[in-house]
Amino acid sequence: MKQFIDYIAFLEEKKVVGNGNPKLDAIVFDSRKANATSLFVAMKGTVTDGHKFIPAVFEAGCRAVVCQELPEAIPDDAVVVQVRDSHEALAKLAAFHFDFPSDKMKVVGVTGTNGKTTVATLLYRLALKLGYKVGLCSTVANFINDVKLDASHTTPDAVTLQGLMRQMVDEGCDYCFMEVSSHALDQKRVVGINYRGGIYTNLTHDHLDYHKTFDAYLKAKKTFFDNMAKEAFALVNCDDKNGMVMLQNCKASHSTFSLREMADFRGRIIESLFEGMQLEFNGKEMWTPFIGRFNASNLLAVYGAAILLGWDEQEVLRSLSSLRSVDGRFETIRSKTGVTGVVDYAHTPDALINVLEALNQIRKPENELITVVGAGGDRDATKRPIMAAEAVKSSSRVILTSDNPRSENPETIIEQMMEGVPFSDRIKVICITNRKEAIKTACTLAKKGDVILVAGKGHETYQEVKGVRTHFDDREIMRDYFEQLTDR
Ligand SMILES: CC(=O)N[C@H]1[C@@H](OP(=O)(O)OP(=O)(O)OC[C@H]2O[C@@H](n3ccc(=O)[nH]c3=O)[C@H](O)[C@@H]2O)O[C@H](CO)[C@@H](O)[C@@H]1O[C@H](C)C(=O)N[C@@H](C)C(=O)N[C@H](CCC(=O)O)C(=O)O
Ligand SMILES: Nc1ncnc2c1ncn2[C@@H]1O[C@H](COP(=O)(O)OP(=O)(O)OP(=O)(O)O)[C@@H](O)[C@H]1O
Ligand SMILES: N[C@H](CCC[C@H](N)C(=O)O)C(=O)O
Ligand SMILES: [Mg+2]
Repeated sequence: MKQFIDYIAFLEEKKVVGNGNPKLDAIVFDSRKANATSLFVAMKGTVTDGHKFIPAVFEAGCRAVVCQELPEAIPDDAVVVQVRDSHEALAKLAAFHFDFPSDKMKVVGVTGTNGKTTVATLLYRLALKLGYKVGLCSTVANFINDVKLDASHTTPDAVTLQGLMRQMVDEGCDYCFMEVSSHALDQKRVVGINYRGGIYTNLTHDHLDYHKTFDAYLKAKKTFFDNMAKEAFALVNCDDKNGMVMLQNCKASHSTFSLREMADFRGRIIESLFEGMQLEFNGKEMWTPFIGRFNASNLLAVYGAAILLGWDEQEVLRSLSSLRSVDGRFETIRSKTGVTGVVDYAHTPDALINVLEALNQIRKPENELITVVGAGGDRDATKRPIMAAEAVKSSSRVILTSDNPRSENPETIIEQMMEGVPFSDRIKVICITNRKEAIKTACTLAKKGDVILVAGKGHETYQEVKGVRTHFDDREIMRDYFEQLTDR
């Protein structure tokens, strides 16, 4: 067990009140988990303020507190440290508590609006194929080698994250690949992580409910690269208009990837079919079962990072060809009647545009594309009409439905989506609030050769309505209805 005094060196701009020096075995930021051997960090959040609970943690026997504002009363045997930024303090304390795991393996972070899970997961799978021990932190799940652990966030809170990395180091991991969300950057969840590399995919419309403006969203993403050490690499997509912005003031070594122009890692799509794509990376050809230009870009990022990590190029290209799609990303399901279902996690306008473009490139003009899509509640409402507009623009028919309504009224979300659909196109749209019924209707409407896209929930195995999560899996539902289809 460490003593409080050991932690204090990792806090900046501190004012210490009290003489306590308790023995500590945990760092907590939720008062309900505090006890005599934990250090409580009080943080201002989006819903409430952890400072309000300082009296309660004292009551529970906790004797060490870190906060931004000092409480009115402090027990004689306690110690309270005032810092400028509690979020930053929490992350630094967590890194120390778990003995700086990111110094003991190579950690690579992936940031951007879309493509993080895909790129991080493919790097993880590639590393496993090449014989390394490796960890993954992603939206879908966390992994330590082949052991799967549930994930509640894309990037967990600092204590969970450092604890997870500790476990990875203890299991001998050489690498850790992780998604770095903009919420995590803003809330300083990744402060204190020593990154060996950072990858930027793209920046498009999302999370404006949280960041308020696109500029603030961009700035949050940029802090990832601003804080990178000079020994690290920063690999950015220069096909994205903010790719080069990420590199401004970035001390790490700069690398670029592009499907359009000269770059350190230059890619080209030679052929694109329903079965996959023939690609050329830095003059070398490879086949992939992945579909869509955006996936060529994701694979190029993976290839670039692999080379920057010093992996053998021949082996990388060979193993890349054998990688399969990530859970809930462009997962295809075929009915015995010749209908193709695609379940995809597109929940932003740009993701939807990309997936629809990929499907329209490969479907035959005489076949229809039926899109089933909704938008999440308690999330950026401004993306709702845009997503509906894009779906209608690029599909033969659209069924607007619920995603995870969370605390919102699902009908209101659908109405807000509908506002983006021009009157002349409304004839193409059906609104069915019940997502299961919406998928069923799409399956009933589809004829041989048609494609059904079910977008937004991908790998998710629940639906959250009024705060309650019940089992729900787009893929399961689609398979069930496909079984019931008869030739038409
Ligand atoms: C908006 C947001 O990101 N919220 C996250 C944030 O909560 P918060 O700071 O707003 O917390 P709060 O409820 O206001 O409470 C403030 C403080 O009081 C404490 N408290 C509260 C109650 C109490 O009784 N006692 C107590 O001490 C809380 O523990 C907290 O420290 O910090 C919490 C702890 O880390 C997170 O669980 C929580 O995630 C919520 C559940 C969430 O939905 N987050 C999503 C939006 C998110 O983070 N998504 C991103 C990216 C998504 C993507 O693009 O893929 C992700 O990385 O997952
Ligand atoms: N490079 C890309 N550019 C644009 N869209 C993409 C790209 N890669 C994937 N997509 C689309 O975005 C969806 C989500 O992809 P992925 O899960 O890899 O992104 P993410 O950044 O991890 O998302 P989240 O922020 O929700 O964790 C995919 O299902 C696909 O529709
Ligand atoms: N990480 C994203 C995922 C959105 C997925 C979509 N199905 C939804 O629930 O809105 C978020 O929390 O905003
Ligand atoms: Mg993700």
